[in-house]
Amino acid sequence: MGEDTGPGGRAFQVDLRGVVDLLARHLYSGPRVYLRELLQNGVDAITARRAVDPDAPATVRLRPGPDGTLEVTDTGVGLTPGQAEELLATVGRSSKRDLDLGLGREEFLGQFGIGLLSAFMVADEIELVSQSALDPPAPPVRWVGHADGRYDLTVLPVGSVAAPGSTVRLRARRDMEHWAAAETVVALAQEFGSLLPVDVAVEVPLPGAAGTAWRRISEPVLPWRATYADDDARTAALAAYCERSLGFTPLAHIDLEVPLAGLSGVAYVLPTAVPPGAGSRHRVYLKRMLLGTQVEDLLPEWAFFVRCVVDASALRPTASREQLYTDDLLLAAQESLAAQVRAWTVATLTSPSDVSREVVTTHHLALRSLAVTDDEVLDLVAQVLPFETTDGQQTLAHVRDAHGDVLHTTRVEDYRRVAPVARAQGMTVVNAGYVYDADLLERLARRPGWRVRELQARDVAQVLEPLEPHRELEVLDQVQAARDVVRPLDCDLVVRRFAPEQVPAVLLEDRDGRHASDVRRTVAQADDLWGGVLAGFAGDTDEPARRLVLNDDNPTVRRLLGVAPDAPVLAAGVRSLYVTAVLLAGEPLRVREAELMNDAMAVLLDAGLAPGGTHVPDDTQEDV
Ligand SMILES: Nc1ncnc2c1ncn2[C@@H]1O[C@H](COP(=O)(O)OP(=O)(O)OP(=O)(O)O)[C@@H](O)[C@H]1O
Repeated sequence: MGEDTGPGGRAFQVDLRGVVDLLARHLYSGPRVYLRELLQNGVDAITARRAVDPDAPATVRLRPGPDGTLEVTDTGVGLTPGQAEELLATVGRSSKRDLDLGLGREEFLGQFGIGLLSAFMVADEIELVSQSALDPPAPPVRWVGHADGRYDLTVLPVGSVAAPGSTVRLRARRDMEHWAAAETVVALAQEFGSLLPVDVAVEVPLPGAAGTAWRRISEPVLPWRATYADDDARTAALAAYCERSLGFTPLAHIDLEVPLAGLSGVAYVLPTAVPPGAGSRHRVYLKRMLLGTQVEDLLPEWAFFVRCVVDASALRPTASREQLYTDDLLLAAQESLAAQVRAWTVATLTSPSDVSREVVTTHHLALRSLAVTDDEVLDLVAQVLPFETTDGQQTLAHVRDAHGDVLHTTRVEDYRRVAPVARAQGMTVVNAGYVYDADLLERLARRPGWRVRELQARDVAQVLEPLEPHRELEVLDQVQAARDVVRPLDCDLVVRRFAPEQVPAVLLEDRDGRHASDVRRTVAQADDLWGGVLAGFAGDTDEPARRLVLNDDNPTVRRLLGVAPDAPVLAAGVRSLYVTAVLLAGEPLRVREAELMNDAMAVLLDAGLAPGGTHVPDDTQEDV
C-alpha cells in the first residue's frame, strides 16, 4: 500500500495490468475498441478547442506505420504539463465530466476516464505528446505510460511542437500487430467514425507505387440530414446508404426523429421476411460515434421487419460504450420510435401502392403480430391482409361483407378436414391455424361490427344433405354395423350426401369434442381420486369426439353399403374409409390406425382374391 497520506488515510494503488485485463475481458467486446477510444479522445479535444475558438482546425489523422506502429494526431485543445499529470496519470479522472453532477458533459463523447487505457490491450507503451491551445502558450509535454503502471512525464522546450493538439503513438505487441495494420485501421475507423463531424483520414500506402495517400473516412453531414435534389434522389441515396451500412436494399425507409433525445435516423424495411422472435438489432451512433451495430431494445418486438440507423446526442452509453444505458430518456425515445414506425405502417397500409403491397406480402407476419396488441392495426389487417379461406385467398373484411359471419378453424388440420366439403357447399371458412391468426380472430370477435366464431362440427354437418327416407331405411342395418366398427375409435358415423362426390368420407371434430375425449382418456389412465375429479370435467355425455360422415353420392360408399351388414368387407371398408378421412385431414396415422389399415387391406384382398369370396361389384371399371 502507499504512504500515509495524513488524516485522510492512505491512497489506493491500482494494479494497472489487472485493470486492463478487466477492461479487455469483461467490459469491451475486444481489442478493436482501442481505435474507437483514440478517435473519441481526438474528437473531444477538438470539440473543447472549438468551444473557445470556433474556427480552429478540426482534423484527426491516423498514420499506421511499419512494425505495428500507429500515430493519431488531432488538432484539439491539447494538454498542459499540469493537466497531463492530473488527467493521464489517474485512472478514472476525466476532464469531460460535469464537476457538480458527476455526469458526462453533453458535448463530449467520453466521460469515464478509462478510455485511453484500452490502448494497453494492443500495446505495452503509449506515448502522448501534446501542445495546449491555451494562450499564452504552456510548454509542450510528453507523457509515456507503461502497461505495468509506470509513467514518465517530460516537459518539452517551448516551440518544439509546431501546433496545438496531441499525437498519440503506440507500437502494437507482436501478437497484436494486425490491429495496427493499415487495412485494419481503415476498416475500424470507417466502422466507428464514418459519421463523425470532424475530418478523419487514414494514411494508406498507394497500391504498387511507393508513397502514401490520405483516405477520408468521415461524412460531414448525416446521410438523412443531407440536402438532395428531390425526394427520389433522397430515397435512392438513403437506399444506397442502407446497402453500405446494413448490407441490404430496403423495401422502404421511415424517417425517425425524437428531438428530446437529440435522435434522428432512418428505419429501413427489410426486403425479405424474418421470423418473429428473431429480435431486431440496430446500428446506433451516439454523438455520431458508432455505439454498436447490434443494439437491441430500440424498438419493440413487433417491429422485427425494420432495421434502424440512428444517431442520438442525448442518450447515454454504458461504460463499455456498446449498449444504451437504460434511463427515462431511453424509455421515452423507444416509445416515440415505436409510435413512428407504427404510424408509417398504418399510413402505408391505408393507401394502396406498390410499397404497401410489397410490405403486406413480405411482412404479413409482423403485421399480424402487431395486430394482436393494437386494435387500429387489427382493423387494417382485417381490411388488407389475405387469409387462406375455402373460397381462396380473401381478406377478413371481404368474408364478412359476403357472409355476415366469419367462420374459422383454429387448427390447420381442422381446416384441411372440412375444406373440401365446405368449399363444395359454398361455405366460406377461414383457416386461422397459422401463427397469430387464432389470437387475431379472437380479438376481432370483440370488435364492434364483427361476428366471428370458430367452426363447429355441426356447422358442417348441417349443410350436408340427409338421405331420402327410403334410402335411409335401405341402409339402416349397414349403418348400424358401420357405427359399431368406428365406435371403439371414439368416433360416430352418419351417412349424408354431399359434393364433391369424389370425397368418400370426412371426419368432423370440434374443440369441445376433442376436449371431452382428452379428458376421458386421462380419466381412464388416472387413479381413482383424480379420475373422479377429472370425470366431472368430461361432462355427462360420452358422445364420441369425432364423426365420420360417409358420402352416399360416392360410388365406393354406395357399393359398400350394398353388402350384407355382417359381411367382413363392410367392416374392412369402413375402417379404410376412416383411415382415408384421417389422412385427408392431414393428420399423421397413429400405430392403431396403421394396424387398422393393414387389417382392412387383408380382408379386402381376401375378398377380392378368394374364388367365390364376397364379390364387390365394380361398376366404375369397364368390362374387358
Ligand atoms: N487527444 C487528447 N487530447 C487532449 N486531452 C486528452 C486526449 N486524450 C486524453 N485526454 C485527456 O485525458 C483524459 C482521460 O482520457 P480517457 O480516454 O482515459 O477518458 P475520457 O475520454 O475522459 O473518458 P472515457 O473513458 O469515457 O473515454 C481525458 O478526459 C482528457 O482530458
